[in-house]
Amino acid sequence: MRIVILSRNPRLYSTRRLVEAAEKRGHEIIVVDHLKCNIEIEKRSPKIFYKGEYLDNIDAIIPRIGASVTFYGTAVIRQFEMMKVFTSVTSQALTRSRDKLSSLQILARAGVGLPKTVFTNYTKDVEHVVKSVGGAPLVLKLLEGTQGLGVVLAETKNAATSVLEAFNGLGARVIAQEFIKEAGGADIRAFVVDGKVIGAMKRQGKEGEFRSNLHRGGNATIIELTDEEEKTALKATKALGLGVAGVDMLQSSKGPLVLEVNSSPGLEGIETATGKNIAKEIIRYLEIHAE
Ligand SMILES: Nc1ncnc2c1ncn2[C@@H]1O[C@H](COP(=O)(O)OP(=O)(O)OP(=O)(O)O)[C@@H](O)[C@H]1O
Ligand SMILES: [Mg+2]
Ligand SMILES: [Mg+2]
Repeated sequence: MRIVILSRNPRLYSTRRLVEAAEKRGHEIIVVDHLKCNIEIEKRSPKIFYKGEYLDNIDAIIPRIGASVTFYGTAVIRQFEMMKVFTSVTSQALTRSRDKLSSLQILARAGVGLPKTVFTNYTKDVEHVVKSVGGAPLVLKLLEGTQGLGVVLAETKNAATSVLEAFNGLGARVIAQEFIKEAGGADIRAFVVDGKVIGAMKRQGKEGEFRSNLHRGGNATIIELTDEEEKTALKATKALGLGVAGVDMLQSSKGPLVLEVNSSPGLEGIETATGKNIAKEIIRYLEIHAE
């Protein structure tokens, strides 16, 4: 096959590993910076121009689109779709999963367990918001936050009011969420490919930190998921229409609760923690589905 990885940086761990895995399985693979692609739109003749030539005869793409360039990245994926190229994540699924709020709405409808969540921009009645998510302490999150930045634990109703007022005053969109104390500063990441969990890890936040993000100093170890955790991860992935996904869940007294579903999940943490060849599984997924 001729495979394109949409990635801004060929030196990133995930990009390098995918290139390695594809070449090992005898494929030709090109790393393409999506921001340097021109999208040519013309009657029945969709084309992509990149570094002096047209990208032709591509069988499959693996988008690795950073959160800050979702709009442009999605447009490039859509153009490949118009060219009938198989993609490991569709433009529609990427758009949907990038919006934390809309993905939570879709997951809730699909019957996936979630921490109770409220979205509001009205700060005059914080009391009811706090009550709706089970009282203080509660979690407040910036909708466009990432890597644990913009996730705050408000210990009291007053603290929650101040933070909500401050965020809203800055024009930032924010959600309030039930705090799942029994998760103990840990979460689990299930890596799903083609309707199967192919690896899972537990991430534990550093001492005194409720956020488990590796970027915030957490550490990761391999775990075996329960049947319920596995089912939840697969249901969430399916609801969002993703072929490859990283599903983040909290272990709670009510069972697994999904925090978010990542459509460009990184490979370094999961391959290191589990010792598994996740990159190879992604390439195999393309082999099965690309024509
Ligand atoms: N409702 C909650 N109850 C308990 N802990 C939570 C809750 N929400 C988030 N956390 C902790 O905070 C961490 C960061 O939250 P979240 O994953 O929602 O945001 P983020 O990491 O900034 O987003 P992204 O993963 O997209 O970068 C989680 O991994 C989890 O450990
Ligand atoms: Mg997270
Ligand atoms: Mg995410």
